[in-house]
Amino acid sequence: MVKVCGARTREDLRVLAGAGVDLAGVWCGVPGGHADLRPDVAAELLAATAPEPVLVTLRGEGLLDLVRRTGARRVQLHGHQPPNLVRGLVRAGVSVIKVLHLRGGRCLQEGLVPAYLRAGVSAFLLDAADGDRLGSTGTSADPALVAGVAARLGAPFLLAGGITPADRGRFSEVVAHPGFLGVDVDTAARDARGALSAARVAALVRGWAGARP
Ligand SMILES: O=C(O)c1ccccc1N[C@@H]1O[C@H](COP(=O)(O)O)[C@@H](O)[C@H]1O
Repeated sequence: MVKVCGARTREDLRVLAGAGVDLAGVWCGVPGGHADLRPDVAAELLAATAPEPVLVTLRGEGLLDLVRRTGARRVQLHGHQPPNLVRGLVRAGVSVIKVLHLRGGRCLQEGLVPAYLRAGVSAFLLDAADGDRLGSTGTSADPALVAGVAARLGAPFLLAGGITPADRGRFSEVVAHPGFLGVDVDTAARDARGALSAARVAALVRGWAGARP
């Protein structure tokens, strides 16, 4: 499975669908983010069916309201949202991907994993953090650390953090894990101007296609 983050327009979704991407991240509630959208604009993209759209947000406060306003059916929680927020979303019929941040040789939220699972999280996303920066840090996660965390998760997971088409070999142990769902990419899907590039997205899908579950 390949997820590409930061779709801003219907044309972006068309490019991603054409390349065979499975999930498209639509940002709302990512202050200062290069692809952050107003709730009404995000709602338009979240109504699409291919690729399957995912609301990506750092929001904690007002999250349920944001989800209602955008009509999101799937949400990726980047940040430090607690398990009770996940439970509220799941009760509202939303499928939740919770990001777990990796920094300094450890997973910052590993102690909360059982509580997230009890709250009904559908999958985790393991992403490299850099200091206080979350998301698109340009930092790649350490494959051995990811493999170790994955072995203890007991749940399906996606991998993010500066992933490129050439990284599959480096993460071979992670790819072989039965819970591995695929990769989530922002930076490597874009050209020098920061626009989604059909050629780069196609290369990502080629590089990771064999890793589809
Ligand atoms: O990119 C950001 O600034 C960002 C901000 C807030 C939440 C998520 C963000 N990016 C996410 O980071 C991963 C990995 O991206 P990359 O391939 O390392 O550039 C992806 O989920 C982005 O949506």
